[in-house]
Amino acid sequence: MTAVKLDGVATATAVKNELRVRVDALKARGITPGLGTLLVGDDPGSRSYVAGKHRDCAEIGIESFRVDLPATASADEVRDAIVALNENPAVTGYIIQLPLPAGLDENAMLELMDPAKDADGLHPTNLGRLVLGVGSTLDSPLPCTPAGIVEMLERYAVPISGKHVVVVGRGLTVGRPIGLLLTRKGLDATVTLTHSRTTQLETHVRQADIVVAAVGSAGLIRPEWIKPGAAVLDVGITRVVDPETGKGRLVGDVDPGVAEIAGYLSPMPGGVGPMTRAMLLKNVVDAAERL
Ligand SMILES: Nc1nc(=O)c2c([nH]1)NC[C@@H]1CN(c3ccc(C(=O)N[C@@H](CCC(=O)O)C(=O)O)cc3)C=[N+]21
Repeated sequence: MTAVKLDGVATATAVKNELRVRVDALKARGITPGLGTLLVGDDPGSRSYVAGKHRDCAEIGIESFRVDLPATASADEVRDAIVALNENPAVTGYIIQLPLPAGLDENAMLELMDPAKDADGLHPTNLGRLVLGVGSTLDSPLPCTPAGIVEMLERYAVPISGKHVVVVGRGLTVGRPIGLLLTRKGLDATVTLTHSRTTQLETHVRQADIVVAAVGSAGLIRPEWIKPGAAVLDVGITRVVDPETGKGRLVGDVDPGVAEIAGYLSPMPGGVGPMTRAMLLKNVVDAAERL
């Protein structure tokens, strides 16, 4: 590949090494950060993400607490679990693993969280602060994937200011919030937000200095759509079964041929995913430092 690889594993390791120092300093003050996870149901993908988050915590000396409910849990049972996490002093931050099983109202559940313990930055108060935060540094968590993307671009010195970012996908965790972050004063990108009903997606992507592909549509972004030298971040995750080996594997939104055209490529796996997890840890450490 000709593109410089935006290596999420190496960058996340660097972030974690910095966080470990801050965790030690907190512990010296008698504060142990603790991450809670609330998982409802038994989706294999969600299970493996949650397991990864607990491993990450152990790596940097953060405690972690798992709350797993069956797919059949009622709204009341989920609510009770959220209230218990809000009230548990050992849990300094937590996440509700999304998606919740059909029939549970995700927005209503996110709204029940204590915003000071929201490690994902997805509570309405924190998303509101993301909107309000233009030009200032409000002390609130940022959504993990957008924060991880910006952190990686900055560490690789990819220019953002004045550049045209085309975001593909409008989901809650990536597409919707990332434009709010990238257009803040200090980052100063110009952002186009596209989605499944966008006409002439290709025409938009061709304009982009930076492409953020967060749809979940395997190979959607074609090499001929990419401006030579652009930075491309592959965020989409599609699980496919290899017909030859019968094994499951993960495929991104970006066609592998893009590596020959782009200047920078964040691959999937090994790109934004590990950075998302590192930013979750950062949100937990940040919140513990505010205690
Ligand atoms: N409340 C909530 N917060 C989230 O942050 C959240 C969520 N719900 N629901 C699901 C999505 C997905 N997500 C991933 C994080 C890391 C990897 C990751 O580390 N992936 C590895 C590969 C992992 C593997 O091989 O299975 C990589 O890209 O290299 C993937 C996906 C967080 N999400």
